Amino acid sequence: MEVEARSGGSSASEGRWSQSGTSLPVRNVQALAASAGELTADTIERYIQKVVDGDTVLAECSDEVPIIDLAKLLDAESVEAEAAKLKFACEDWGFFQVVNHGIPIELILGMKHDVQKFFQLPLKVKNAYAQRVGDLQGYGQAFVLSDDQKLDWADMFGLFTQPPQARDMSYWPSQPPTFRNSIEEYSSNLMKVAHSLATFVAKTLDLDPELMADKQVGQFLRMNYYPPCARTPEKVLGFSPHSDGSFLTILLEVNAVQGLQIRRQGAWIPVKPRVNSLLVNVGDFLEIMTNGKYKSIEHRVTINAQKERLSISAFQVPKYDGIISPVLGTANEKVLYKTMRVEEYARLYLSNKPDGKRTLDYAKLC
Ligand SMILES: O=C(O)CCC(=O)C(=O)O
Ligand SMILES: [Fe+2]
Repeated sequence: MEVEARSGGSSASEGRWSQSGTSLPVRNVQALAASAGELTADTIERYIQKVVDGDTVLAECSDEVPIIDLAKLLDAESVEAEAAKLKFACEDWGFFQVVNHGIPIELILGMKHDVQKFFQLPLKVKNAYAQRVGDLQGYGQAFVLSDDQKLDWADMFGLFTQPPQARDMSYWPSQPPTFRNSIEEYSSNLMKVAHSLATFVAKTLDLDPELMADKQVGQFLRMNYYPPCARTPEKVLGFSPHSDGSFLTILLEVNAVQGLQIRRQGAWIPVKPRVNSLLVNVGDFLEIMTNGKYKSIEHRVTINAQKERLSISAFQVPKYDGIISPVLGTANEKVLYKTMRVEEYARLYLSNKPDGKRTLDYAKLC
């Protein structure tokens, strides 16, 4: 069965963010992976990527991914030292793990449980949720990142959870029965974490925190399901290399199946899931705002032969009808990025056709 995949979706003021996505028919890979007879050399072929197993992977660097303690940032005694770590993490890595984030564990466990249950629902039921929202939300492959239309080995379901005034929960899946409540609780807690982080990121840059808060007025939540791939898993990617079209992204790894790799100094570094932590990365909008001081790092997801991986990405996004421009160092440094309408950026990002380049390259002035 084919599902209609859309890269986004939403209603009125939350954003035409969502409506700028493209749509293409794709196979649901969870169903394909589950039926042994169907996973043949032919059906797997479109997912095979040339470069995956030839790339350098530095597993020994996994333990170096910076860890930021949010409780220490919130404590007057420790804030200076922790903010220095945060600055290093943003400048040098573009990725960090957040511990002591303050989101109650029961809530995280509830969300994880519900997401797992959701993906276990029959495809028809999940599709019905995607179809109910029509143009607004997508179930299936959210992105095709390469021009030659090769597809990633993942199914995704996304929805806007913020801002509250524009939120319409009637579009959210009501199965499992606790799901809506979990999404609601999880996303509002996460938005608070995102705002705290943005405040401290502003501090590391000597910027007005308002300037940062203003850049993450919306939150798009995407649940990612990467089925195991019994056939040539080393040649298949759950998510092709990309940077995120967000201000910050906050990722919750639902189970302990490793898969995420981040690009660093030309190699790929696998990130080990850490219990009770959230993984945060600098997105394209933060890179532009900081005139490249903080970099939006490329990352990808590899696939396991036996085990499924699930994750939840929360993209913090600016106002769709706002503008994005460098605000740092612009008085005495060379301005490296264009000033763009957020809408223009979003369209390019979601169409994946920014003149054959990454959207961020398109936004660069040289
Ligand atoms: O599933 C993951 O680990 C990463 C997902 C991701 O990169 C994304 O949603 O943009
Ligand atoms: Fe990503």
